[in-house]
Amino acid sequence: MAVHEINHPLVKHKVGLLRQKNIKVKDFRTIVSEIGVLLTYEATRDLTTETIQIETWAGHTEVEKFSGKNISVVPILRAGLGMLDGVLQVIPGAGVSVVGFARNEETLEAEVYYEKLVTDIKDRDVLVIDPMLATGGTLAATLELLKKAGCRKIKGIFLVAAPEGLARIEAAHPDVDIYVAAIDGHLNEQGYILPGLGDAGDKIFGTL
Ligand SMILES: O=P(O)(O)OC[C@H]1O[C@H](OP(=O)(O)OP(=O)(O)O)[C@H](O)[C@@H]1O
Ligand SMILES: O=c1cc[nH]c(=O)[nH]1
Ligand SMILES: [Mg+2]
Repeated sequence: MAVHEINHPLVKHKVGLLRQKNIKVKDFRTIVSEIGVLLTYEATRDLTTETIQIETWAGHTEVEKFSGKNISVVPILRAGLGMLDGVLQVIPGAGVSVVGFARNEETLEAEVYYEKLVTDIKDRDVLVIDPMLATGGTLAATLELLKKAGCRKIKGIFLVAAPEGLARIEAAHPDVDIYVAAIDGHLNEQGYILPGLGDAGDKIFGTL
């Protein structure tokens, strides 16, 4: 598994803003979406293109066009929805496959409550999006669901990840590449990332 921590100054600056105590819901949402744009740009660097001929105002010329499969973005409810707008700004034609997982705050295991995948998902490159990768339980369950549906080429985009969660995914899903804005120190006893962002879903939806 390749883990790409994106050390771009814009990303680092924006993650710093997100960490501020008492950040307003409006600002948190805006910045999560902006980082979604920047991480998607990095995660799509290896898309393939082909050369085609087109007619322009001044005759024919050669241009590049995507040659790979269509992408399906997979936001993990709820918090993943906060990144969707930013991701779709960069790849507006992507199909959206939604999965809903909630972490049981006692066992810390992820429990599925929603699943609606695009019908041809097994033929698509998949981009899973969620702000937080903590114990890795939610991502592991999502990857199992997607692999059962036939997905083979899967990447994940996260704002903050814990080393514990990355290690779990590396052991169980070494074929999945991860793009993350910050790898933080560790998890606390409640499975929250430190320093992390707190509960990202609550901050995006204003359910604090
Ligand atoms: O790596 P894990 O330990 O599984 O934790 C990470 C998950 O926890 C959060 O979601 P949560 O369950 O709080 O649901 P929400 O998005 O509805 O807030 C977060 O958005 C991830 O999906
Ligand atoms: O730190 C964490 C861990 C799980 N979910 C969150 O929103 N934040
Ligand atoms: Mg939450």
